[in-house]
Amino acid sequence: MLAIDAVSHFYKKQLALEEISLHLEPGITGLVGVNGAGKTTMLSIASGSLKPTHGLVAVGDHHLYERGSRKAGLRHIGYMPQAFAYHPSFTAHEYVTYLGYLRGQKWAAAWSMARDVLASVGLEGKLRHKMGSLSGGMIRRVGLAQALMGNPEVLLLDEPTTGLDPEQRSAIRNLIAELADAKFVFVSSHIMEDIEALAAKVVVLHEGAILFSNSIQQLRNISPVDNARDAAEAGFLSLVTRARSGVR
Ligand SMILES: Nc1ncnc2c1ncn2[C@@H]1O[C@H](COP(=O)(O)OP(=O)(O)OP(=O)(O)O)[C@@H](O)[C@H]1O
Repeated sequence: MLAIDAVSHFYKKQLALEEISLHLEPGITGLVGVNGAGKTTMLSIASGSLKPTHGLVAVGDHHLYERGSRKAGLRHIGYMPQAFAYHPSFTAHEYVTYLGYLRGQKWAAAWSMARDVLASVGLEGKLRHKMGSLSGGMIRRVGLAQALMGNPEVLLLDEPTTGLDPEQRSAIRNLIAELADAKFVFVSSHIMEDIEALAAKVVVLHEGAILFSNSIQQLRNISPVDNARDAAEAGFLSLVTRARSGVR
């Protein structure tokens, strides 16, 4: 459904992504890497928000960075950026409607859809609450809700649990797992535990390159230790150590 093909990206002269190719599979795929690995750059490019210096991104037959097919491609993608701007005096309902409107929906249709997506993330009781009055966990839910506008098949979620306490993190993870049904979900985190809880498959990004792309189980096998969570963490670290010493 979502194909990233030989994508490289430079910020001025700095290389942020190098020759990335990836076909997103159905279900939830985790994207992990240390700060600065390139996760946000990759998801921005995959979402159609940042044109890569080289390479292609396509959803089905629609190329996201080609004029003729971009609009059709974007319809299949829901994107939750790591940080999103909002006016604090917007209500949650107005804000999500507004984002739907910006994406080309008619206001009345967006208004009614916003009510549904906010309900699907458990915010049916907060429709009239101002964005400025919502907690961090609720703001994340609003972020998820806006990504669901138009019922896209592909969901790209950039660090959806960042800044949340353990209880809220677990609630958001459960929500993502419920929403993922019959979708292609790509979710980034620098917290291995979050990815372990959610994804069957994991892509490890390091210094702009894919170090590993396979099942969580395979990642554990790279560096076996007793505790399952530690194993994935150790596998990830051992990959990074090997990459740093030039062994890929
Ligand atoms: N707008 C920008 N201008 C210049 N360099 C940038 C810009 N955005 C990112 N970079 C650089 O590109 C590289 C990848 O950054 P990116 O934000 O994609 O990584 P990340 O894995 O998402 O990190 P984090 O977890 O800290 O958000 C880093 O070296 C970063 O400093």
